[in-house]
Amino acid sequence: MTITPENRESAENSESAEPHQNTRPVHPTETSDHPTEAQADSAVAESSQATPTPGTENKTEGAEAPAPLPVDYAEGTTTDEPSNYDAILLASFGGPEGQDDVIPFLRNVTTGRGIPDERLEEVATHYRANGGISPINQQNRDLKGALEAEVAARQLNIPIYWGNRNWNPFFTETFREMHAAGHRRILALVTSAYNGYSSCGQYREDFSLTLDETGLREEMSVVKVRQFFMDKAFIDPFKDALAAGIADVRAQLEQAGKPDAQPKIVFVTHSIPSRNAEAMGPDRVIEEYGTDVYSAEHLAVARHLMASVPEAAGLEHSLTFQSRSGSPKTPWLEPDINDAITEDAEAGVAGVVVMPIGFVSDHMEVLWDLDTEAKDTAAELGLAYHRAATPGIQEKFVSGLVDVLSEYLKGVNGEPVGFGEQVVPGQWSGICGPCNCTRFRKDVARS
Ligand SMILES: CC1=C(CCC(=O)O)c2cc3nc(cc4[nH]c(cc5[nH]c(cc1n2)c(C)c5CCC(=O)O)c(CCC(=O)O)c4C)C(CCC(=O)O)=C3C
Ligand SMILES: [Fe+2]
Repeated sequence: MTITPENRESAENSESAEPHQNTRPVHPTETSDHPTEAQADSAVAESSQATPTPGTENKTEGAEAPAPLPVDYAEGTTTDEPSNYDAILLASFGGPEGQDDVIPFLRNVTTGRGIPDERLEEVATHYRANGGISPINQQNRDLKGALEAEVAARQLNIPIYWGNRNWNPFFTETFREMHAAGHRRILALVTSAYNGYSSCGQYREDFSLTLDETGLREEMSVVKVRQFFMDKAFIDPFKDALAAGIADVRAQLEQAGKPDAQPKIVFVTHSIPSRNAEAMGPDRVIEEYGTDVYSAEHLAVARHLMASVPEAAGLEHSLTFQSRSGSPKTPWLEPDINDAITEDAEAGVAGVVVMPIGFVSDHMEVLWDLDTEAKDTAAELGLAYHRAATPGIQEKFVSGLVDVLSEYLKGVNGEPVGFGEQVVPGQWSGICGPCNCTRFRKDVARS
């Protein structure tokens, strides 16, 4: 359903699992005063040709007169002012680190979201089964360490901090820490690859709210790095994972005495409420893919992987969803992976390679919904099953992420020190721009 002014009220009253703009976001191209993320990105990327900014070298050198601050991206404006950043913020979701953290963490995640209590209790059991510990925090500590090593190896000389939306260290704490260390211009790398409210817009809201909560708005600026699902950084590890998964399922099938059976490749990502997916633009992507933009981005990744991994030639594939929450009455993207592989088995498929393309590391969603639930479903169906690896801290991912960061970091000649390599065909810039998938939630206080 597309939310229009006419049906807006009923949409607001229906149970909403994810807040978002209640009107279809104005497409960036329809506004004149707000540069789009595409324009912002190209302002960064093209400034070497268009507006060289010499002499903006090392910002860590102390007390020269500060150059103008880049405007907070979350506020809907940006600038191509010199973008020498003082610090990188690795921004993530956060997770509990003990049984006592589980419920407070879940309350943080779902503040004001209409997630039924039964669902929270259900999700709590996933964490409880793992000692109340989400793997995500340690994964982010490891990623931070790996990024620091890569940044140091390239002599980029910029510190990296880590902060979360839902658990310690919260953004408020990290922002204060960065400020106390003298950092004023922050470049934020979010651990979500795709566009959408949870993965992009909400982080921008978080940064903006945090600047208000800490009283640092006048002194600190935050620019969020673009999404990277289309980058070699994210794709290359999944190419390796797909090839390895196919080999493993073929071996399992061989052992099971079915040497001629072929694996099906089941791509899977986090489901979101359908109306949120449908609220995303631009129309050109919806028209090209015949589906919402969130699904289209995942389809583009899936098709690119199928086409570029030789072992996948001739195999069937599908896009499925996991980790649905919210009220059963609210439509979320489907099919659920368990339903999908049940149908596959009924249609004669003998084995599946599950490709968790929605996640950058083995989050609780991956451990529970894929390594536990979907795996059990497959076992009941007699399907050979392989869950492919996530990028994690693989070298290709880490160095590719630093390539993406490099687009924003300018060297002594004012030019970006490098570029990410975008390998998934399509024009993906400008989708999660300042005018898109953002709704400010002044009601939420986090500290
Ligand atoms: C698109 C998307 C990503 C992928 C992008 C990205 O990677 O960021 C993602 C990641 C994650 N989601 C996570 C955990 C949770 N998400 C929840 C709830 C929700 N997620 C949603 C969407 C997404 N979520 C939505 C629309 C909801 C409904 C409520 C709301 O609008 O917020 C809930 C509440 C209980 C439940 O309903 O499941 C939990 C506990 C963790 C941490 C896992 C760990 O601990 O390892 C991670 C990385
Ligand atoms: Fe989630």
